[in-house]
Amino acid sequence: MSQLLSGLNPQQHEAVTLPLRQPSGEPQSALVLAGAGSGKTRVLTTRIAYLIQTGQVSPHGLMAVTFTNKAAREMLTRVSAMLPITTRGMWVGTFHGLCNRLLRAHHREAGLPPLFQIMDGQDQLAFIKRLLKSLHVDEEKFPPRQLQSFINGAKEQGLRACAVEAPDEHTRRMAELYAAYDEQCNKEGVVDFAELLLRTFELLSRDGLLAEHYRSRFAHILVDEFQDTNRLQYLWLKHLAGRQTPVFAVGDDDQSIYAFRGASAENMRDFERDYPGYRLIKLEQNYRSVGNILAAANAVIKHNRHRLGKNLWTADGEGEPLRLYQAATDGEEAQFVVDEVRALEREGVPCSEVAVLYRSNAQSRVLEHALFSAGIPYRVYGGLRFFERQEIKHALAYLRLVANPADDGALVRVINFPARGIGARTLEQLQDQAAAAGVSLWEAARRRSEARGQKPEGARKGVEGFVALIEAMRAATVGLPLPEVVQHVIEASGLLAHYRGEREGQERLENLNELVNAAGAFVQETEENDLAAFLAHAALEAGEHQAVSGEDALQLMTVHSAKGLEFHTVFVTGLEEGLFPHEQSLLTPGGVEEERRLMYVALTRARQRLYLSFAHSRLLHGQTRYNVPSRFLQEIPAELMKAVGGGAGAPRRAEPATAPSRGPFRPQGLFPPACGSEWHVGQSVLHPTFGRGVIVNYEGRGPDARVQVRFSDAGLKWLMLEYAKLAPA
Ligand SMILES: Nc1ncnc2c1ncn2[C@@H]1O[C@H](COP(=O)(O)OP(=O)(O)OP(=O)(O)O)[C@@H](O)[C@H]1O
Ligand SMILES: [Mg+2]
Repeated sequence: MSQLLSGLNPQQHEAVTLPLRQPSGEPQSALVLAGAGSGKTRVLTTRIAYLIQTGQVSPHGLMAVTFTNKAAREMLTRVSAMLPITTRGMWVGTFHGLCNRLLRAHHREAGLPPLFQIMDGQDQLAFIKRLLKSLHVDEEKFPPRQLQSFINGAKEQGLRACAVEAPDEHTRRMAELYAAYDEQCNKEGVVDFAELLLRTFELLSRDGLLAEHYRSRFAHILVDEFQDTNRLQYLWLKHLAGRQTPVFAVGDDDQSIYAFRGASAENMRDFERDYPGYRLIKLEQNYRSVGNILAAANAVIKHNRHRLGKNLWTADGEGEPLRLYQAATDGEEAQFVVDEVRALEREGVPCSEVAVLYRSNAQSRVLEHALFSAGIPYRVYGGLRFFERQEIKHALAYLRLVANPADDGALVRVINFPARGIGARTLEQLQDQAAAAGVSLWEAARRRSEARGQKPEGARKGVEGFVALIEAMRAATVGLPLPEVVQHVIEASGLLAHYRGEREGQERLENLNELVNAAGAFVQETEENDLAAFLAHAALEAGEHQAVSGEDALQLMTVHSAKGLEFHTVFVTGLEEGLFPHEQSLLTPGGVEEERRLMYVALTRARQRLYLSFAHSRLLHGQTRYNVPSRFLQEIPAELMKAVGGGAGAPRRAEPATAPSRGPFRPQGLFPPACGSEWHVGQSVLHPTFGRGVIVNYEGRGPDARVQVRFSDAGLKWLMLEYAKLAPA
């Protein structure tokens, strides 16, 4: 045991060994509140091992919630490295993963079919479009994406359609569509991500015995990245813990980056109220980054207000200065990354220890192109992910039909893929018939294929052939090992033959093969041979996994997906106004502060070396944009950075290193005038007539300067600065 605890600092030691009960016998909960790299995740993992080793909990008597499946796997690997136990079957996973497990075990009580399917975001959008069409709702008036976020937003707050407040006609109609959506989901036996949580929450609230069962089963609940739990997740945890189970949560308010998804620092405050006698533990030593990196991160985050406030220090040296690179174009920026990665390789830093971060997925294309041309192996997280690829989605749709023919979404996807002569019209007819008879599309197709002679020969054959195909697949795969089921389905469906005949089909064939491997790995890892479980796994992993063999590869990802990770070297690219901070954030109250936390996350991923770069022009979404450097660059003290490289066409104006380290945009040098020294984009302002608003744009200078302000009540307005009587708010 001393080995487990050795090397921990006193606060970490306290957190790891905190008893499960207070002296009074009440449960002892704890909140570890600490900055990036202070060892929160390490403490949480070590605590799991410690409690098991000292016999205070059994491996199956605790639940740990992580933010990604990858983090869950890492945690289990680390625990099994510390203890001679098998970690299989332990309740360690993401909120979604754990809810899925609960719902599979209690599907009947939850009102779900045994083989219910999970829809990812794309499936859900397609589902909504289908629904709107069948209800003859105008997509212009009710855009599918808007309805999707309306539904997810409501679910994340724990609200069913009947509980949604509808102050106006439009919202009332949205709520109706939400109700219709839920009804159709139930009919088809599919659930979306948010539903996993809400359904579990409702189940536990309704079924007292079941809730009691889990409360007595889990002697302890641990949560990593607590700052990003949303309201429903928080309530879920609280419900599961009941009065007797202590909760151990670790988090960092400065890294809360999902506010837009309903996560809230409010949960941190409620913790205090909900867990009386809880222990607050602060960790202040950073073990990850050298001094300069830490100082830069601290300086940036200092610009946020309403922080709980933490001091981070490191025993490490200062390290080298941060490297700042200004490129003329995004292509030049990508080339810079290529050159530096090569140099790093020569220095002996393996590619897998280097991460290239960007704010939006769309930015990866140029980087990927440059890396590919240079022959540098790379791996993209969060791009087009393995389980989201077209060929994989098709194969999964066939598998879903084998598991549950009532899955309309799956049927629509593959009824005519590969092509078998079933046109849009036939599908529409099927949809009408299904709606009229109140049955699934599958059932409608089956009836139709039985009704020989009534339909044009070709179409009937097509539908008939499809029905026969799926039935044959179902019969042929009964009792087969999972990988063989997958193999059979991709062959019998005609997908293999189809992609073999495609010019660019090679990669798709490899991916389909990889799906068979993934099924094999799944069986090995989980000892389950259950198709429904595998499909759930595929849906839940869709956000993370990228099928690349285990070679040493450069890591490309968005800042969001880098949360919790660390690398020897990090490139933070695209540091431009409008990109990072993202332009949308400028329109939302608190948006820039959230972007700043995101910047803090980005900076604190690096251990030794940090590159910051921006491009004066960038081609994005088919448009060339001319950019000014991100305000966040200005917030880093000049003495911590040095300019490097000097892109071929980059205008070398004032050194950013001499830019002021604090305050709003200054009209000087590299940072062009925003809208006069007092004003900057993103600033909150007060207008005598229009009230409160945020500056979102500007043009002109001096007496001609105008600003565009988005007012909370009065909407978007252009104002002449000289006359507008604006005051900072
Ligand atoms: N007491 C310690 N001695 C040596 N190294 C430590 C110690 N505590 C943590 N570390 C190391 O510091 C690094 C950061 O730890 P960890 O990832 O747990 O931090 P964190 O607080 O979870 O960070 P984040 O907020 O980014 O998730 C890891 O490499 C970890 O192994
Ligand atoms: Mg962590």
